[in-house]
Amino acid sequence: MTYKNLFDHISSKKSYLCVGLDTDIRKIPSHLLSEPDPVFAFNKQIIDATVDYCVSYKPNIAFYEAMGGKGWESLQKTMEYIPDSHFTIADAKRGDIGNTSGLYARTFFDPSSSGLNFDAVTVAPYMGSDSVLPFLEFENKWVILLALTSNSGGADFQRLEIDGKPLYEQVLAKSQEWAGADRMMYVVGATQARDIAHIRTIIPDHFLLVPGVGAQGGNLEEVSRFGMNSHCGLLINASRSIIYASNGTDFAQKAQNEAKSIQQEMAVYLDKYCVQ
Ligand SMILES: O=c1ccn([C@@H]2O[C@H](COP(=O)(O)O)[C@@H](O)[C@H]2O)c(=O)[nH]1
Repeated sequence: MTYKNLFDHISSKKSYLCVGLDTDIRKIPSHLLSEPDPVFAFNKQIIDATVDYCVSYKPNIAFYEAMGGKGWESLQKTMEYIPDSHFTIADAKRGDIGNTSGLYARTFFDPSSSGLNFDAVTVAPYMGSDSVLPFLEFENKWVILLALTSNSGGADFQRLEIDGKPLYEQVLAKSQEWAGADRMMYVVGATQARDIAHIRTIIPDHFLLVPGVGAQGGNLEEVSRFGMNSHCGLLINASRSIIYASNGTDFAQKAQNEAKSIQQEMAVYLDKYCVQ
């Protein structure tokens, strides 16, 4: 998917919501456990309920890998079920020496190899250029580099100063040499809203993937005010607050209510802050 396709979808939906499919077999409603594939049965209903209110889905790969082969099968079925219009993110936080990164890239980007055809994968930047570049060899696919993450421990390294600048800023600056705003995004946690205005001065055009609203307490209005650019430039992820809004038989309806309420708030911020 191109930068323009993504922005067009955001504009038509008036939404920059990314629904996180962090589907934990231990948390899904008990009436689904008798299904042949409870994880897929849950995801299918969540997708049906939220598809009109979001532009993106982000399965966190840990939740599927933890279930072994069955988990990969549920992930494949989920990916096949998500409409092509929606930007798909494998939240896998990969990155290794070049030849190994190449295989990670095939895992998420090459359907003839793995059956998976994501638009983007999250990548850890700390092994440097040769660990990231193999992901960029796949046409029209995106790398989403970890910059300033939402967890408190992110500060242990990301805020360490080198030559007077925090490491996450060095990541933003150095990675500009690898790809432009048409192929690279950055993870910036919603819990770091006060830094987003500053980050925008370094990367005015790139999309930011912003997890941390909802269950982690990040503020949607603040992130939108500080982070939005003339092409929106934001994909805001919410996982638990949507998919586990209820653990009863009404879970999909409750997920829809939650996604719709976020989308309605986003429509207001798009009118207010996304100025061309
Ligand atoms: O800095 C980061 C990077 C990734 N995540 C992931 O996003 C979702 C957030 O889930 P919530 O339930 O909405 O809190 C989850 O998959 C994390 O692993 C993040 O939170 N922060």
